Amino acid sequence: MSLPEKAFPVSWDQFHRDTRALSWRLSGLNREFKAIVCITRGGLVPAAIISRELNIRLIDTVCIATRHDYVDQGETVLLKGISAELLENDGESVLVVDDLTDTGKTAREVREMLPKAHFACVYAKPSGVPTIDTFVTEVSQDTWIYFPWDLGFTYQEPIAKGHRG
Ligand SMILES: O=P(O)(O)OC[C@H]1O[C@H](OP(=O)(O)OP(=O)(O)O)[C@H](O)[C@@H]1O
Ligand code: HPA
Ligand SMILES: [Mg+2]
Repeated sequence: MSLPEKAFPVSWDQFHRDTRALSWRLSGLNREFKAIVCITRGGLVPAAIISRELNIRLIDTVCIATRHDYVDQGETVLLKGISAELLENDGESVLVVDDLTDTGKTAREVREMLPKAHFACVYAKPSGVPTIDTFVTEVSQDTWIYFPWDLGFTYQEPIAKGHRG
């Protein structure tokens, strides 16, 4: 898989602020969410912040892995499903959280499990936008989002010398 040409690096501080902004939007819906289902692994981090802001203490995971080791890249494997209790009523009053939606494939798969849940993520690319109910920042499809848990401090090439980010 070739990486998109633009880079959007996100610091811990920015991620925290953007996830707080997402929490504000969710609180403005005036909907009572009984639980969060976070899509691992990326959804774990915003779920922790949203759970604190909205005082939602029942947290479940849906564990989906994308098999990059297979020829058919993008094939997903469900490692752990959602608890039966939260699947009741098609997931009404469940908040599904992920860090981002890109093609929308992951969100579509979880939507099949929880058709009436509210889907939220911090960042969205255009192809994924129709799969998500609430998000904060949209970036173009040819942008790769670098999350703080994937980054370290390194030397930055000057922009004039071809720096990407
Ligand atoms: O809209 P899509 O094209 O499906 O892409 C979005 C998904 O991709 C990333 O997860 P990834 O599968 O890389 O795994 P991770 O969360 O375990 O890092 C991201 O956290 C979303 O869950
Ligand atoms: O832009 C992205 N950044 C990190 N992980 C991702 N998984 C799909 N798209 C992305
Ligand atoms: Mg993910």
